Amino acid sequence: MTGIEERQPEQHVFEADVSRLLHMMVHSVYSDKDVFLRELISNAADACEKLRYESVSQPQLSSDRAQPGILVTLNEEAQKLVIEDNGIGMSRDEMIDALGTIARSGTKAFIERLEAAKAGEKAELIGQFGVGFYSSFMVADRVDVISRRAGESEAWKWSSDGKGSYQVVAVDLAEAPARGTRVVLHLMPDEKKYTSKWTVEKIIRDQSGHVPVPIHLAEKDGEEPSQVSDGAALWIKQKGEISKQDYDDFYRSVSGQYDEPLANVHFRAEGRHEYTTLAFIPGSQPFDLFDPDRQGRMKLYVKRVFITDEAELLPRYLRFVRGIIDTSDLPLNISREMIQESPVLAAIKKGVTSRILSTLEKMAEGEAETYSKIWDLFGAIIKEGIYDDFERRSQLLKLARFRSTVSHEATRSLTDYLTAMKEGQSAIYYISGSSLDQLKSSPQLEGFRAKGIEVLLLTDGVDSFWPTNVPDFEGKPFKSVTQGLADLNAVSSEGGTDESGREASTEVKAFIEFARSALGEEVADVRVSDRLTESAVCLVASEHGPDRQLEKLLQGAGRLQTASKPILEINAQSERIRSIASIGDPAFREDAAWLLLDEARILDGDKPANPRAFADRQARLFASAIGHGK
Ligand SMILES: Nc1ncnc2c1ncn2[C@@H]1O[C@H](COP(=O)(O)OP(=O)(O)OP(=O)(O)O)[C@@H](O)[C@H]1O
Repeated sequence: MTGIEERQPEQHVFEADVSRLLHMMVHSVYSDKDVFLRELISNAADACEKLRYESVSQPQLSSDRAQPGILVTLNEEAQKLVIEDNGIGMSRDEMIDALGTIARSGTKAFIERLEAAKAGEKAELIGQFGVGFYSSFMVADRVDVISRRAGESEAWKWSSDGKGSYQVVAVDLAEAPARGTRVVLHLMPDEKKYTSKWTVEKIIRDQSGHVPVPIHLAEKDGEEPSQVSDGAALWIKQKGEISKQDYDDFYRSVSGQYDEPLANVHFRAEGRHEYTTLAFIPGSQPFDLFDPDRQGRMKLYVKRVFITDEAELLPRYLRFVRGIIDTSDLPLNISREMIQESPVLAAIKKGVTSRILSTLEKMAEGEAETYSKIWDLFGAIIKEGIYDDFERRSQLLKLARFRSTVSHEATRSLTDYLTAMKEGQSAIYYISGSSLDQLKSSPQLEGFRAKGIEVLLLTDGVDSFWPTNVPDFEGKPFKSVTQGLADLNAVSSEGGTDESGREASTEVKAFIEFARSALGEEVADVRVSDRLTESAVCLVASEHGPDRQLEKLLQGAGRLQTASKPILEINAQSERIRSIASIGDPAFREDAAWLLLDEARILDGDKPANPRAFADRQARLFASAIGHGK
């Protein structure tokens, strides 16, 4: 290898985000440092699987026919731990790219969240996040990565102390694996335990026992290694042979999460299509669940060969599900581009989706407590399917759980809601907004409470969209309590006293007329309310057009230029309204009309439209009250 020996190592600086991540790794926010080994073994297994995949179209890449494998070698004397694989390996450019930058979207946002988190929350946050290769620097003060890409005749060494920069240099082929990657950790003085066979073997069994590549462990360089794990795919075993522990371990290795799954779906489909699925519902939210770019993370295998984890194997509203699908119905050399168009995969996607949803249905009935945990974690995502997946809409509506004006701590299903409907009630009522507390105190609910009518309190972002797109549930339409006429007259009051007939007085009617012309273009109308019993005013949207909450959301997202005008409803029975209506002074009436409109806006969680004018009117009102000695 002439020339290589003379080459100087190239010095590179880490991308800024890598430096920030490394800084956090080193000043460890992780209480459980053992995870670095899982990350390195997972990378090694991925590299073996990538080789298997690329060899389908380029058999020369693995012409040595060596079985894929991972070898972990300890060296107590030299304080070293070495993880070596015979997978795809990395070229110089790939190394610089993979080990000097952060490719995953969402990671930057994660780092920011982590930096902003309080000490106690950090460990929990980071537990939701696969920290990858950089976690080596939690236990090592220097890391060397020596790699030779399959099919290449040069090898490269990447080396760093994790403090801002790294070097890359060509190395002699004799110093590198024949193919694949060797990661050498020069352990910190305090981390000697990672050279103990007993400790390392236990960590591998616990954390990586189910990676689909065999793992061997040698106590010293050159010593005959022993097998720690056989690399057999768990999913092809019979259910009866798999313990909960096996499932949980597999879940952790396939998902990169550290929690315990709340449920698994494991089945083999035979018949028109043959495939096996092992899917899990995680026990905590993946950190990038709401990232708009986030794709599902199900892994696709063809006859146990890993193909990709970037295909949409499940609908987006199940993107929190982790696991694998292994099929024998696709050609091994299917290109990643072809996958998305494959009718076989479309059929498999349908089959797996049905199984996941039917598992959820069974849990909702038989394991209510676990189901409610699942719903708390992922309900907001599942609800996206209510408007995305027309075919399964009614199934998803049945799965949905809600807080409502009668639910207290527990949640309610729509079936519960229908059962509790009042005589004469013709719609499923809801109110949407961002805070449960604010919703509970919304004036728009008062008339419904008085009549004992349940109202669903919807607080997820997606709740502003689906009810307006879904015509009904079992024949009952969804209706926002902030929209149109409340129509409460058909339902009699709880206590039997029907207040609906109580007319507005002539004075109040005249004040409403006055307010309508004073407020002019600011509102679509001013009218007597039949939904208020305590508050003086509230805002509602007209019968047709978007719900007020949806409108605000669309405006906030810049998708709606002009908002439609709200209707100001006035409680004609309110003492305050009656007193205001009895005062004839037009200047006072004008101030009162505008202040009432601002009051309604504030009750909706908004600001007065013109804070200066609001303050001036309020000051005038105070001055006149004080001036009159009241
Ligand atoms: N043993 C290896 N063989 C080949 N490439 C590797 C190896 N280890 C790491 N890499 C490369 O480095 C990249 C970064 O690895 P890192 O562990 O930081 O993240 P990741 O594996 O992409 O993500 P995750 O940890 O979520 O799986 C990998 O995507 C891969 O391209």
